[in-house]
Amino acid sequence: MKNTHSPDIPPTAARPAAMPGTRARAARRLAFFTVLGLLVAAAPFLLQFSPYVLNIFMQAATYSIAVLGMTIVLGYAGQINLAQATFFGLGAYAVGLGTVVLGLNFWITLLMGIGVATVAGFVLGLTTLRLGGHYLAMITISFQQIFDLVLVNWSEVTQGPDGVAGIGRPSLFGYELADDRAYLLLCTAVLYAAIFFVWWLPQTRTGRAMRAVRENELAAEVTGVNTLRVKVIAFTLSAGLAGLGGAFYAAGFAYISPDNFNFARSIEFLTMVLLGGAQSAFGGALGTSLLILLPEWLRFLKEVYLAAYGLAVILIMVFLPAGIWGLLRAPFDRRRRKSAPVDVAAIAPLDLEIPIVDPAPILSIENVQKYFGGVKAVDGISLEVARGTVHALIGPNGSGKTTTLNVLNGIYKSTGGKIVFDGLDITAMAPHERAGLGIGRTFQNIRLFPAMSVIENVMVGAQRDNNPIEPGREALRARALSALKFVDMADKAELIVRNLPYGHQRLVEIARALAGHPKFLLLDEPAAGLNQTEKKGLGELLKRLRGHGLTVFLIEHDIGLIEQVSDRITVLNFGKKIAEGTPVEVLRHPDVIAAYLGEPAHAAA
Ligand SMILES: Nc1ncnc2c1ncn2[C@@H]1O[C@H](COP(=O)(O)OP(=O)(O)OP(=O)(O)O)[C@@H](O)[C@H]1O
Repeated sequence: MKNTHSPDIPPTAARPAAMPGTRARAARRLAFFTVLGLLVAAAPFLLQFSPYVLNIFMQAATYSIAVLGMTIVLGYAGQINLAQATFFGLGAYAVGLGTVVLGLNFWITLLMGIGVATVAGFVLGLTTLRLGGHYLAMITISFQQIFDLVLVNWSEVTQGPDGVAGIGRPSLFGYELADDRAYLLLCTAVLYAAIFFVWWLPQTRTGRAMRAVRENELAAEVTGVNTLRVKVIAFTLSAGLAGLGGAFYAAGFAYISPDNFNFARSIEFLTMVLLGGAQSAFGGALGTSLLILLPEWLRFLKEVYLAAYGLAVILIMVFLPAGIWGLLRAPFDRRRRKSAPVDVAAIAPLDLEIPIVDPAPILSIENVQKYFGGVKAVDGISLEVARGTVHALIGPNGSGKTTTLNVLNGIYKSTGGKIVFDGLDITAMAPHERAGLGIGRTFQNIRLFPAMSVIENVMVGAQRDNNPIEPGREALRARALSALKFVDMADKAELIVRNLPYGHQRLVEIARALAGHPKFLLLDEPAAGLNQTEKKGLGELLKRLRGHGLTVFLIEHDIGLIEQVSDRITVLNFGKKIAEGTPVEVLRHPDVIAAYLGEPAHAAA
């Protein structure tokens, strides 16, 4: 989207360019993986593999494609899926039945298989992803069981437990791929394309949003990510890849039956992705290859083979939470982060200017209520927030402040009342839609995306809908760096968030909100846990924000900070507004003193 209201977007030339070292490293990595890929693809032609070994490779290649789907849905988006074998089976049966029963061309049935699996993934995603955790796991298991039952019992269509035999190999550009090595080469090429896609995905807006959902779904939604859409996309892509793998599997092995696509196979796919490393495309392929080869390697153990196999898998999963690929790449990641200093001076200053032309309040809420059963957490509050001011919401513990904030940005649906933001009734809007209008938020208990880097966290903030920045990754990165520079954290851009001290994490959360160019910033106890120096810095930061025209709505217990930065204060007690005005008026108000000291108003007065 073009910049609609600010002329100050840094020109492309002013953006920090990719560092030459980074490019050289990327080129070296590309060369390494290209050579490795060519060697793997050429191995069956150069070495005399038996048909049995070629079959194992074919199994590894086709399973890997399905497991890469698990990388997306589980590794990136954090959604449990115990029905991957169903989607794999849909692709396989489309090819099996399509070519054998209907006599269709392989390539048409391949597209049908991917299509059917994708649609099934989409439908399953749409209907189940409002649920999470155990419920989602249960529903995917049920989906898998239904598929098993249909395959076995609907024999007029599926050919029942006997399965489908005589599935032929396709031809490509007139060349018959009957030879195992040639077909394996095709499967390997498709696998490489799938690996590339899954490797590239996290660098896109959708991929970054998926990882944000995995790390903290609520924070992602409030930052502007349509979490339901992202989860459905993850499920759909994952199912599509499984369908693709299944289609090639069917033509590779000529025979398929329900046993190939049952619950145990879904668990096998899950184990493969966890073993290799769920958060990396290479991990998925590595885990699959290992789990297929491990039984072959352990065969010499004879009677104790199954126990040794199980033990090996358990040990790897317990001691390597990021999988084998995570272990292999950890030293490289550490080195890369150390050797990627950020040139802070080259980062453009943050464009935050919000012209105040409209005299109407930016926010007005009328008689808003939020009840939790019998608890009236917010009990008919009305207030207005003027543009370009710092407005504080204070009150004793449990007086309804956080609930008010949660109602304002849509985490809670209000029980009654009306919320108007910038002239628009937002009462029924989802949190990500409100973020798209320019409502930013930080949390009392910091909610970042801990396994992602500082810059990635802030880029998620920058990619909210309607953010007036240029399209493309570079503009997102530039905006994120500028926001980090604003809070003096740009030199930490490449660090992983969970390794930062508490005070720095607070600043990253503020930078994430600022990167989205908010008009209205909700801060929930931003000074909590900060030391005196950090609190002083926070006070200065809030004044700078107001200076740019940003409206800040702030919950805080630190009365010193409130006095220092607030233009106006609203006081709550037992979910009701008990006072409102300037700091001087409010902090001397007898009801406020009484509420804080727990004395009756007349006694305090
Ligand atoms: N999800 C919930 N379910 C049930 N009751 C809730 C919920 N959230 C808040 N409450 C109740 O609503 C009331 C107001 O809570 P809220 O967290 O908004 O207060 P607060 O003023 O922000 O407190 P604090 O200063 O301690 O953060 C409390 O009685 C609380 O127990």
